[in-house]
Amino acid sequence: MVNQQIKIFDTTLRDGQQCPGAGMSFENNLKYAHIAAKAQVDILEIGFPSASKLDHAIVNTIAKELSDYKAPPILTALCQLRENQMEITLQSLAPALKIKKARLHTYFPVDVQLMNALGEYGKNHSKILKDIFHLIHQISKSGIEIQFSPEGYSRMGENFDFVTDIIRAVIEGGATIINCPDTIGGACKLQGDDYFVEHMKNHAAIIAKEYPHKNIIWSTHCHNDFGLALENSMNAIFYGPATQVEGCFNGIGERAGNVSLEQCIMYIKKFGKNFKNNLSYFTNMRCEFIQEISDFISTNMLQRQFHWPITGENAARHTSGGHTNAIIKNPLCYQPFDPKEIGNEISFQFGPFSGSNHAKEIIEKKGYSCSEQEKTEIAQFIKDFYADRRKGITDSELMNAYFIYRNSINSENKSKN
Ligand SMILES: CC(C)C(=O)C(=O)O
Repeated sequence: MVNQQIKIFDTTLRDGQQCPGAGMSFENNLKYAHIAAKAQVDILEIGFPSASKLDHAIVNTIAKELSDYKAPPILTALCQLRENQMEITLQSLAPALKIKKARLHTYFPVDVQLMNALGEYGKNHSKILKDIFHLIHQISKSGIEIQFSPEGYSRMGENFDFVTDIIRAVIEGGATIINCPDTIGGACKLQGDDYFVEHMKNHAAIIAKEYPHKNIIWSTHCHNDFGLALENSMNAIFYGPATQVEGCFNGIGERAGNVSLEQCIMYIKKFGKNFKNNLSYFTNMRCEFIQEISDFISTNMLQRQFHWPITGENAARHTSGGHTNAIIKNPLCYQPFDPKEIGNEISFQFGPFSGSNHAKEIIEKKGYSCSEQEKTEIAQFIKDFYADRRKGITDSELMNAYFIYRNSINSENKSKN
């Protein structure tokens, strides 16, 4: 059996903060970095330092603080492929570079539309290749690891051969990680030979043949504009060459967001084992911190939906009678995994579709009696009492109705006597 590690590249602090309304204070950027490091993400993208003095300070301070860790994540920051931006990025990552835990992440557009936007320069392929090689080669002299993203990779269209040349140029310049983004989130398996995972497979095969001694890492960065980011990221891993997945916790990011890392991590954990042909996939994440990370983002960046997969308030909460009864016997009857794995607990909320066992359990947990003979009548009383509360009731509201039921029974008995 071959065990293949999938590296988790967390860009919550970079692409995540490019999401309108999700920007955080200096202090919260630092707090998030510490939580992500504790959870053992492999690579943490901590910002875009050439964007402003504050962004430079955030990246530099996180790099200083996390460099004191025994096993810090690789720290990376993004910049355009421009000399001044690359220099600033290198400076801001200096504390991490000192301990060989720094990666410079740079990008250049290859999407047909984005290249058109470059005007005359976009048409001058030989000049572009020369510039790309030169800039990457220059910065690689510092000893920093380099990741290159051909921006808009999934929409390269007729540019396949040119993108191959760009990838050759960056590898010859010193880059060792090629990250293939679905920048606008439109990639789909139905595109057949034009599907970006097919292009990744072809590029990886060409590069492996031409540079057999270079260990190039392939990565994906999928946006979620059509709700396909998870499927595309998993295809790039399970059917393509990717051994690194980029995304943000809670799926935040530009526009409709990036692939959600908690979904990737738990999907790999659940379905990556014994995947096929003696191949098993795993991550090094400490999954028990996933809920904490997700809650932090929901409180400090962008509020999470209740039904958000994996970590949403409802992801491990149940209400209907049939589900509740089965879960009490075996949680996996109606849960894809035990929520304890991510630091969460199964919970129940009483509502119009709940059953008598559910009411009995809550009442007995609170220390009151609800016998087998009474439970159906009590549950019915509670439901009738809150007949207009279609969205469910809290445990204390349930107990309130229970006491009213008990009092009414007691007074009935008294009047009979
Ligand atoms: C720069 C790259 C990685 C990016 O964020 C994108 O293409 O969406």
